[in-house]
Amino acid sequence: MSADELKRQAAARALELVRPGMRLGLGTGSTAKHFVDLLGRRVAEGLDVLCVATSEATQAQAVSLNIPMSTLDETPALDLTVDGADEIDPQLRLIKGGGAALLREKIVAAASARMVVIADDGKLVPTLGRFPLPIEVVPFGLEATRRAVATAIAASGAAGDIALRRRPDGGPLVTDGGHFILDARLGAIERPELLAQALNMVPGVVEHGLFIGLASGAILAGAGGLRLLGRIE
Ligand SMILES: O=C(CO)[C@H](O)[C@H](O)COP(=O)(O)O
Repeated sequence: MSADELKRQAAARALELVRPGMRLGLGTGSTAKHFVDLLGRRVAEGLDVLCVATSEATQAQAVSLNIPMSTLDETPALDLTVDGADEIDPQLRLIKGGGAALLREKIVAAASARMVVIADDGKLVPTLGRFPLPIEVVPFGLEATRRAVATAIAASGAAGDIALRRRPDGGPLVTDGGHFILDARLGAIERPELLAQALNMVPGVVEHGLFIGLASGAILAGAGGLRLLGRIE
């Protein structure tokens, strides 16, 4: 089975968690896209839900499927968010932001009673950090912020290169919030909580891709079937 088919299987299992009347957070990325697609089919059959998107891309997809959409200003408390992840460890700590949507993804997850992650099981790792950690920063003072981020990373005991994420045409990638992304190639993050705290203290850092204490469960699809971590129902 292809990675894409595995992602769709995980998305289909997450759809079983959706009940009529729920307020849902819709994640971003290729796995979340499957969930939104499957949700759109249920909505077309009459399912009543109200959703908040974590990116302009997901908003556009959901609107194209006639999924009723809201905002966190109108609907500040959500029942369930379903989103993908770049890495998941056994304690349900995540790296997110490969799709550059980490800021809205974290705000939406924090506004949700539950966040369930959907992914292929290749995303499950014993230690976070093989995937470069995305760090969203304001464009002003970029080099000073990059240096302060390097200092924060070193203080947490990690180390590695920090690169500005670029678009295919070479310009800096700009997030939905108008910010830049620094990708920190750390290899292994032995103390994610410490690193998260250190990054939170850096002026110019808007948010980082360490999601700690946000995911309540994960649905991981692999060749051997579905594997559930944490609380799913
Ligand atoms: O964090 C994200 C976007 O910011 C995505 O959830 C993450 O990159 C996983 O994407 P995919 O499902 O395409 O592998």
